[in-house]
Amino acid sequence: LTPPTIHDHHVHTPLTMSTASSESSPAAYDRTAELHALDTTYAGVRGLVASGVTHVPRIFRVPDQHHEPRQDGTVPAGQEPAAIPIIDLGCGDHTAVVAAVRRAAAQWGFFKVTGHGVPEDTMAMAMDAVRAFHEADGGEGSDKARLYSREPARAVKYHCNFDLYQSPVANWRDTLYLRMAPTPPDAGDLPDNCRNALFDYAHQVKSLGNTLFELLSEALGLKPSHLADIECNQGQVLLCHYYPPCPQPELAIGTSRHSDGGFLTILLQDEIGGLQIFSEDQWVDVAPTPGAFIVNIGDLLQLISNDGFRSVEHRVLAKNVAPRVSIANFFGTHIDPTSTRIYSPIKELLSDENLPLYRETLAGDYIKHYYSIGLDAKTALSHYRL
Ligand SMILES: O=C(O)CCC(=O)C(=O)O
Ligand SMILES: [Fe+2]
Repeated sequence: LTPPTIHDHHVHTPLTMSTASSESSPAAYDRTAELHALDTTYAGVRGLVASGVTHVPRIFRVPDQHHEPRQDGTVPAGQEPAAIPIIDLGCGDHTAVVAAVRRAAAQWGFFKVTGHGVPEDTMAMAMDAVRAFHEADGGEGSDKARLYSREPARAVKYHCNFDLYQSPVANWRDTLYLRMAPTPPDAGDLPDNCRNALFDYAHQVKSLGNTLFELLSEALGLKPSHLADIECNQGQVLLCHYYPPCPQPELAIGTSRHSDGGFLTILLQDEIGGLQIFSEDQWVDVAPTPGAFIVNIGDLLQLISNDGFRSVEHRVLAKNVAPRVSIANFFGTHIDPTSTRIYSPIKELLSDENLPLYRETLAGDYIKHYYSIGLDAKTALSHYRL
């Protein structure tokens, strides 16, 4: 396939993508062709940056009408937002931990955990493996070219934006996707340079997930096994993200605002920063905390908790300092589109004062709906609201 050559005086790469601003003739800009040109390099945004791009191509530009203050512009002077809570799971006071989880999940939808029991080595090796995968060359015969796909059935794949053709703005990000459960991938499908590290990581994070589901069950006033009994802990996907340095970070976005679709996400980020959550009408930084995981509630947990817990919108800013690496681990039966599990607000939580706020949904239908929208403001859940 020959990428379209759209004349541009800023960039001289095999992928000559338009960097023209919105003033130029719309006829000169064939968005689909440019998305396709990027897609068929099989090397993602990292390939674009490695080729020396100095301007953000137009497919990545956040449209003016969507342009929100990127940094802390929405924060009134002198009113620094509170930081998201940090909970030490190993503090030895179970009642206090449950209470802290209840408060954080209800008010913030996000919290950090320390004392979580996942070895530091496992965390560091997984991050190094993800970095190594993304920083390896693409091109013919490479792991990247072999794995490049957006095919839903594939358990191991690499791509530049899962929603490249659906979303209004391409994100300055590439992703290695790993579906670990319900069916573990063939070890041979994983690239050599990250196989062991990511298998080990997934295994450790799975057991942290089980601990968190017990705490969250108790935080809802249910027996500890409740959320696992209804299979919220089944299904596990790792998204291993790489955000290359961006030459014009104010024009692009690393990850568009969205809420997560599943039950629970356990996120590990490096020291670069850029993750923000939308809280009380402003964007609040989720600053890196070495050794900690970030935990957040997904849409389906908001639904079954009948708004007891909140699934909160978040985004990642593009940065020009250095590449950023993160690993997002999602739990949920929704990962299996053939799942016949039906979810609705948990009966034990309902009463005359707490009537159901959502209609029931088939887990697989929920995620199909979520994917049909692509990353965007929080709209998937509202579709199910009564
Ligand atoms: O990279 C991050 O820190 C966040 C990624 C994210 O929000 C996601 O994968 O859902
Ligand atoms: Fe997310």
